[in-house]
Amino acid sequence: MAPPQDNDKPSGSKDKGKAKEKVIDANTADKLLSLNPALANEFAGLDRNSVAKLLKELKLQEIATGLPAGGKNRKDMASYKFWATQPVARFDEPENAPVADGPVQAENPVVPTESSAMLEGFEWVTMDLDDEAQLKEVYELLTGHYVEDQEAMFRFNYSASFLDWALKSPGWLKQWHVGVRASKSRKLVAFISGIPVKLRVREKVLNVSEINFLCIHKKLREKRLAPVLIKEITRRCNLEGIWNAIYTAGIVLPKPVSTCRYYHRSLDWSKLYKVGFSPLPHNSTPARQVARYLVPKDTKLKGLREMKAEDIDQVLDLLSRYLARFEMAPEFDKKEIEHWFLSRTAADKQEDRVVWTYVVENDQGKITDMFSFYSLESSVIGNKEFKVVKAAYLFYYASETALQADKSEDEIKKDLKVRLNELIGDALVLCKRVGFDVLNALTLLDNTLFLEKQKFGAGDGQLHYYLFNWRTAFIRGGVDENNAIDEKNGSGIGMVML
Ligand SMILES: CCCCCCCCCCCCCC(=O)SCCNC(=O)CCNC(=O)[C@H](O)C(C)(C)COP(=O)(O)OP(=O)(O)OC[C@H]1O[C@@H](n2cnc3c(N)ncnc32)[C@H](O)[C@@H]1OP(=O)(O)O
Repeated sequence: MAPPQDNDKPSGSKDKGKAKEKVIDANTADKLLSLNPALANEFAGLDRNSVAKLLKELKLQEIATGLPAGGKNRKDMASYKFWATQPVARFDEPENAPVADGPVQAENPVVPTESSAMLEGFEWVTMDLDDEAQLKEVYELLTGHYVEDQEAMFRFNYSASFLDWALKSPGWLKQWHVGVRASKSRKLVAFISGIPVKLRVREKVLNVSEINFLCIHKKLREKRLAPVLIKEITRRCNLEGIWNAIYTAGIVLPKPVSTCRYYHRSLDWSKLYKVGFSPLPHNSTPARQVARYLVPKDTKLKGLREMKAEDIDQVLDLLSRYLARFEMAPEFDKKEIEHWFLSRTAADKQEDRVVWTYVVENDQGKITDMFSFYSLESSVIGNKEFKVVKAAYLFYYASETALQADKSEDEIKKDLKVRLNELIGDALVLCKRVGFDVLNALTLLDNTLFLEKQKFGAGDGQLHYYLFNWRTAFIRGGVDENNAIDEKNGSGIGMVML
């Protein structure tokens, strides 16, 4: 899952989250609106002083974090009719009480052998994603009905080759690709999926299911179908002996184990501006923006090359040691490294390509660094000139620089900052070469060390991480209480979700 959900457009501002202590005069109101296109839209047509007055009445923290000022109070468990019944951490638990890691539910329930009743006129199906026609049906459902930004300007457009990659990782189970069809027309109207993942949460390693691509046709919304789908995928996971899950969402549910923020690095600023993704800062010009985001033609790092099959063992070793530094991270095996990082796309089908992985090999043939990114377009809704924004998303990376046994933490951080800026600087060159319009990244892994320097702009979107039936203390998401990059503390999240 993930971004356009909550207004995923870059504000380009570094101090958006610091608005907390600011007095809202007309100038500040102007600035806030330029940072937040959703608010700007809300207040369109009002004069500056009225906007300032209205903004004063809203809680600044909410503006800063992008959370809705009205609506569901995230502390109010009773309003989560479904989630209040599920084995998840709750908002009404004492904030600072010590949290012992472990399941929320003391005993595993008896698992029903049959699916629960479906809405009349609809029925459960198990999708066979080895069948191209069925894969295409899931693709078409998501293309028309999956995650959009708040103003419905962009919608994720996961390609069929992306779904094939994301949903058929090693150990995948057909029965965790759950669909709902209209009984008469046979049209696919809803979907939810899981894939098996070995997840380490602090000291404990769990076999979990990673839940994603929950989608309900727009005509079937707000009929309480989502809880039915969630209960069905839970049942199917339980039948396989899986009692825990990880999932992410742009909305606040009980209760995030971590919250990261989206950042965006423009690669084609003019296009991003024309489609309404990037604003023009009030103190800049289009020409200055274009110049700001130019990237060099060539990469700089010696020994940088695409990952090959022969690199699997070295990449597994390097990435595993690197991810061990985070509080929550997957534990990959060899097959997973091959699946997630080696592109399977034939040379003549590069337009369907999903993942790119690069390694840095030193003179002794040792791989010292790796980075990867994946392709995920967003449809531009109702734009005549541009149909899609071609976005790359930063995936996993690792560097020996983070793993120097003879150095202090501070020294390592300093070195790592330099190294990651080199690596991501080259990643930008490669993304541009492929033809991406933007590189997106969250504040997870060690991203706080390079986002600003590499000119990523703060987005309005947040990504909340959730664990099902597992309690653990909050994990830093790379942002502070004002939603600004927290370079000092970084993030404990080492799990990248699609
Ligand atoms: C052990 C194994 C366990 C496995 C399961 C682990 C849990 C997995 C959990 C799923 C992880 C998914 C990860 C992703 O894929 S996140 C991506 C979600 N997809 C989209 O945003 C696509 C566009 N939107 C839609 O298709 C629909 O609006 C959806 C399907 C999202 C809701 O449909 P609809 O709008 O028609 O609503 P309803 O009347 O049926 O149901 C309302 C109830 O549903 C709760 N709701 C709304 N959105 C979400 C959400 N994103 N995660 C969890 N719960 C959500 C909501 O709070 C309310 O409950 P409560 O507030 O009353 O309590």
